Amino acid sequence: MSRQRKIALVGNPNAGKSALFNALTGARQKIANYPGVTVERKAGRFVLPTGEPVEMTDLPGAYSLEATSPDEEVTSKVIRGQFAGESAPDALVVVLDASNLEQHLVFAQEILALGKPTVIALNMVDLAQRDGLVLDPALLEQELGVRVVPTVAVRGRGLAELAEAIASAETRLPGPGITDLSLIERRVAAHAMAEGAILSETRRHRLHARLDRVLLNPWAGPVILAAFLFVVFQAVFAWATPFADALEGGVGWLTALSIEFLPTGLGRDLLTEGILGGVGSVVVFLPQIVILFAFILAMEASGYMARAAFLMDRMMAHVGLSGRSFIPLLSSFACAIPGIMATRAISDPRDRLTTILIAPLMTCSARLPVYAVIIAAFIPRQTVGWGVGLQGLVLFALYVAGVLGAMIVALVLRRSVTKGAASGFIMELPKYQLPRLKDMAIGLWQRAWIFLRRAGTIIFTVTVVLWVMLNFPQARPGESQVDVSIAGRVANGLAVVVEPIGFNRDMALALIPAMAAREVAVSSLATTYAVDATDEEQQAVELGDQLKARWTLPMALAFLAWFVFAPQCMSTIAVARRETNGWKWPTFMLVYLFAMAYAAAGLTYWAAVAAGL
Ligand SMILES: Nc1nc2c(ncn2[C@@H]2O[C@H](COP(=O)(O)OP(=O)(O)OP(=O)(O)O)[C@@H](O)[C@H]2O)c(=O)[nH]1
Ligand SMILES: [Mg+2]
Repeated sequence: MSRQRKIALVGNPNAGKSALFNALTGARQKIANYPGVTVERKAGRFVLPTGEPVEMTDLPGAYSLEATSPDEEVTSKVIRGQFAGESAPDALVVVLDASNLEQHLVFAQEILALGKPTVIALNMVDLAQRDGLVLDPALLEQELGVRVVPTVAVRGRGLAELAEAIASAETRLPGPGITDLSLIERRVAAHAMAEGAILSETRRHRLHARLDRVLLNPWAGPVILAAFLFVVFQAVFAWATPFADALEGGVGWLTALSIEFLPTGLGRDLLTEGILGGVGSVVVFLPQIVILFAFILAMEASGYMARAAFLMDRMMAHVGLSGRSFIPLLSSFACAIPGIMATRAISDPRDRLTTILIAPLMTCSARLPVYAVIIAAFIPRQTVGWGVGLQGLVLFALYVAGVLGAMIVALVLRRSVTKGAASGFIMELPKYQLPRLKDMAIGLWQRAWIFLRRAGTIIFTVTVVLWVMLNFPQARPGESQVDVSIAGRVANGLAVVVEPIGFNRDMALALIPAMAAREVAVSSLATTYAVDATDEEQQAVELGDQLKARWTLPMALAFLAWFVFAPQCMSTIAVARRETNGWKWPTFMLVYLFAMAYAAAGLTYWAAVAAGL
């Protein structure tokens, strides 16, 4: 009896090969690993309409026969019959995603050039149709020289036709002109074929396809994304200024009013120094937070966010992370807490742990007040040419520093503590749409409310406690209140540790309450300087001017560098403990992040001093 014939399913990742395989072979499958590599080998039995039983193999997805990953290597070798212990398949079924035809046709041509009996499954026609695209399989058959069968693997549609085509696949030969093409030529041909095969297309689909061609282009896409983010950070400063000034004026006016009409005493001081001075200094950053979130929400609602994730997937793979980590990391730009909770969607435990450990490096919105107050005080409001503001540029650089830090940490972790291979990325790109104003307004209101609630609860409480610790014991005439206070003495202890990285006592003092939340660093500084003020006039000096008078530029830059890394957020640590079931990883996170913060601040300080800043 002759050997059972072998049929292999090939195609780009996510074309629906496994779905087709499952639909065709049903329960008659065997799953093992290919000998020597940990790549899944799925084989199953399948009976052709002619009654002939054949063996079907589901190959890992690949973009080309020139392998770049272990998965692709297996696919390439098996198809060519070069895999030890595996006989070459007798016929191939190339699975194409109809909604992504152009890209998938590039690989399909490479397969056809092998000259093996081949059938094409034009899969996911349901998705294409949903998006307003109808294709002509007959035209593709003509161009490719093999049978093209439309299928919907998940609904079992087109399977009988496909089986029939497989049974008669041997006699077919690849059409002329397909062999010996270079990659560029295959791309051009794929483009022409994909365009030519369109029977009908809605205007909207055409527009979306064009947008994707530009925004997802491997070269132009990342440049556009970077340019867009750059504009966002420019806007955070440029647009917020009038609103922030108005809020600042309001807080100043209230302070002046309280000083004029309330009797002198501790009660008034608590109001002016602690509540208005401290909490008020954080609240003035509301416009910046709102602008930042307006952009983030618009990116999400328009469908661009998913494209950004798609673009990032490659970069993430270089540091051993999958694109699955992108969404948790992206939400960490708002706040690491929802980000860490979103890692539950990552199935690989090491992938997930790595993502949790680097999530605090994404610049959360709590850092914005710290960054903004220091930048506004120390970075001149000037342009560096082409209308690019220096302040926005520095802010952009701080965000980039966080991301780069996270990438480096991920790279190191994936080679040591959380060793393992990166897993693939599956994500459906949503349709583009204009963000709805009402949804945006609701989303913005929610973010603003979260920020204000933090100001009213955690920041308020910590600032008041700090104010009390700054005011007791009371100084005798001639003594500095901050020097004799409890808080001042604790800070003096910490100052010894942070002196080598350029921090003064006031900065050390701000770091302690900021363990509760990063914004508290701003309210602490404001309160400390208000308490420290000898008279009312000095007390009314704005925080920015106080900082300018008391800090040098290298100190300010070191403080910024510190906050890029420092894990100063109690809630994040608590969530990390809950999500990793213990103290081991949160402790690890604290230690490594503080070490990085210390090193970064120190390097920044000494480099700035050496540069004569
Ligand atoms: N709507 C629709 N979804 C499909 C169809 N075929 C597959 N899918 C879905 O598309 C996703 C990817 O399908 P898979 O079968 O895993 O793709 P694959 O080609 O095996 O992917 P790799 O193994 O990563 O190369 C899954 O979520 C499937 O449920 C289809 O015809 N229509
Ligand atoms: Mg598969």
